[in-house]
Amino acid sequence: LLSLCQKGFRQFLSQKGVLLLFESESSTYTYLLADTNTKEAVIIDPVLETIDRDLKLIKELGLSLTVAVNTHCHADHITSTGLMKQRVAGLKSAISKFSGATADIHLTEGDNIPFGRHSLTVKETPGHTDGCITLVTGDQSMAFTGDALLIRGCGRTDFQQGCAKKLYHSVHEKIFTLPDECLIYPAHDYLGWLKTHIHTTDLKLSHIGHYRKTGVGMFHSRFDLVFMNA
Ligand SMILES: N[C@@H](CCC(=O)N[C@@H](CSS)C(=O)NCC(=O)O)C(=O)O
Repeated sequence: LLSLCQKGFRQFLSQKGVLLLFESESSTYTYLLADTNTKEAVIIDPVLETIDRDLKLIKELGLSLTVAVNTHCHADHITSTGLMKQRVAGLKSAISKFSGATADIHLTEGDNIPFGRHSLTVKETPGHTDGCITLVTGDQSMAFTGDALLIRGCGRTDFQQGCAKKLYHSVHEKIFTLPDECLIYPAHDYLGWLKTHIHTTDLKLSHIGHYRKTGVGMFHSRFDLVFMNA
């Protein structure tokens, strides 16, 4: 699915319009989404350590980056955006209105971030922080869940604005309203699940349908909730 050589980047981008970029220090995923016709692109959760890699790739692919959107306000996510704005003319930053962070665009439930003929729709999914959002593609085939929902896990709720009850509600009432086939693209991969499953063959683990059916271990006991069986 995600061949990460330059040729692979081009091929994958032209097929799906989305690229997954890993930062190993914080195990964070940055996502680059583009309309392959108009070349308009959006970046989700850019990381400071990989800003040069990301901007080089954007340039090589001939993309026009219009919005850098952060799924929430934590240092492993937002750090690259200010610098990126200095280096990319016209780039706008976006984050939830409830994040408390400064940005060009403050997002709330149902807002759209267009790029060419595509768009991302905002679902507010608080719990890891008050200002966490999930970004869903217009066809509901992909959901960028930030730290709300990871693969076989979720974001921690034991610090800052964390609230297990809110997160449980966000996952069940917001993310689980998406179709079974919708693929989850989380902000982190601490355990190698994406490498094992999205990268290779078993896509089912990252489908909403899998979560809904199994409720497998979505919350870590040390972060307040244990299982998510509805
Ligand atoms: N387990 C992580 C530790 C880093 C961490 O706490 N990450 C946060 C998101 S960034 S604030 C989190 O919610 N993690 C979920 C979890 O299950 O750890 C590590 O291995 O580095």
